[in-house]
Amino acid sequence: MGSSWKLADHPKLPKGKTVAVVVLDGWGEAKPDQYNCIHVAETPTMDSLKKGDPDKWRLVKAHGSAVGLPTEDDMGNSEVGHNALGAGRIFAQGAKLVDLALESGKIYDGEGFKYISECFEKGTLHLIGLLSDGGVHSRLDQLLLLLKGSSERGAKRIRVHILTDGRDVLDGSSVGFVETLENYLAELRGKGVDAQIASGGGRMYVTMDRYENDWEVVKRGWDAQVLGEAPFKFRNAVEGVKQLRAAPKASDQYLPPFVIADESGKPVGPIVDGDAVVTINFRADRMVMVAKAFEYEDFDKFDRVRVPKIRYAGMLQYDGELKLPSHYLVSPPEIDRTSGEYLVHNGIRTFACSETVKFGHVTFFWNGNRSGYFNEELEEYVEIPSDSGITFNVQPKMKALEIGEKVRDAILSGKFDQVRVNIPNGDMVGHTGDIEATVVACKAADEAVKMILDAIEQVGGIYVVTADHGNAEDMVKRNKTGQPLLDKGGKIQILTSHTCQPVPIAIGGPGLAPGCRFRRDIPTGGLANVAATVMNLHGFEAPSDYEPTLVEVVDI
Ligand SMILES: O=C(O)[C@@H](CO)OP(=O)(O)O
Ligand SMILES: [Mn+2]
Ligand SMILES: [Mn+2]
Repeated sequence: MGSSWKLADHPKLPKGKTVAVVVLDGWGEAKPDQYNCIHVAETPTMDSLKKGDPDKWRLVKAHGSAVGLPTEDDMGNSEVGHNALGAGRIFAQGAKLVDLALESGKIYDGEGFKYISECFEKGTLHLIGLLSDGGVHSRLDQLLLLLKGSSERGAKRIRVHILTDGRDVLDGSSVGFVETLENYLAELRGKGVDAQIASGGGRMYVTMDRYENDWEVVKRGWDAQVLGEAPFKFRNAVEGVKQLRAAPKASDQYLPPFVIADESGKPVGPIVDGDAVVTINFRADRMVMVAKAFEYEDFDKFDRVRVPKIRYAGMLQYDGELKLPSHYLVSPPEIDRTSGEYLVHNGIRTFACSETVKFGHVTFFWNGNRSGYFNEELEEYVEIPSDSGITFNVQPKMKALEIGEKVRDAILSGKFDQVRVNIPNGDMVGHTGDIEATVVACKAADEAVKMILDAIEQVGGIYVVTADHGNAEDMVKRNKTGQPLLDKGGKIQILTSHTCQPVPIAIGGPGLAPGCRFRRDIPTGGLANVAATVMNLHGFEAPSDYEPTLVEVVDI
């Protein structure tokens, strides 16, 4: 081991305890009311942890600048949350880096833009991505700036392939976003640029799958975007989205794929040889699969039918280890020296586990957007297959029990020093906007936590229970004074997105040294403070440039 990886011994905390690091996805702290599903649900385990306030339970920030996002209005999300938890430092995240590159114009001087602009003379520029101002995966204002900048730099024919949101923003808001985009494209057409929307579909049904849960999702996108084939054809995207939304139970997240066709019924924008393609999302997880479909010569996940010879770039590079994609407009944050890598270098045997939809959160995101192991001999990552092809309100318990069992077994096996887990229910079911199902989800998550804490109790270990951002604790859109907002029909406006609420963190277990408690001098602590905390609980000091630990040891 290079000496730079060696962590100093903690002066007071012992080594050799099994530490369970539990991340409840989408589990914030908010006022108790009927729209707070965590409050409504039976959650005896999490409730009992709260009784440790303030020595063993506290709140930490999980949104805005605390996790490297551009503004304090930016809600947290899994990528930035798990990056901060794993890296122990705050990095300017994709959203901010893209803002800076667009603002300064540096994006147009980079290798990625030069690479795609070679196609502008003869080919079409295709922009594919999530259309909203949610700021989790992409932002509409960035798309508009890129359209402007590209057209000013020679793009003569532009096609936009939209993915409607309703998950980071209110369901139903897609129509407004499509209108805004259409208006801007009309402006560009006024300036002589042939710019149009070419295809679309809902983000959860078209293109934006993650961690290979369901390749059919990516295939539907490929068929519409590349082949120009979809079950629905419209002349106009605004009318199309309105029409699709009129179907019973339709939602922005799950709109079926459609293409825009001309008067003769021909799709206006399939992707063909000589074109340039940019995926405009800055966030990695839901772009990796489509990036593989565009970039890999050997590809067997679905029949691509026709593989056009294109120049493809991501807004960012989505996977640093796979170097995917090889061309990108903005360099991603360089998240190096993560706590996982340090701990493995210091002999900590690590087990990480979740179900498919969150598996990469405790591996890929945790390790700084890097896939694979640091050390195969010391690490084991276990993925429990998620249900696919359903919305998670149908199965709100998801695989919480299975995750709990796997993690329990890993703890009891004695083979690991750290066991790291993500329990997805609060988030995945919270995103469906189904309040009843989310209550069931929160109860299931609490039961999984109990299984893990019971196992820690048996082996004399330590637990750290926290969350990556809020979601299930607030299921309704509110006005400035906190009152639920009503829509035109007098119904409450359901909030499907994450929140800006702080999240809890609790420590405990029989292995926690007497006198170890939360410090009182870091009131503004955030998720990035957790890595140093966990290192301490393993008996190590954290590197000096990590955000400070949340714990101290007092004489008792
Ligand atoms: O589903 C997702 O992609 C995001 C919301 O856009 O949720 P999370 O950050 O919890 O993964
Ligand atoms: Mn999350
Ligand atoms: Mn989420």
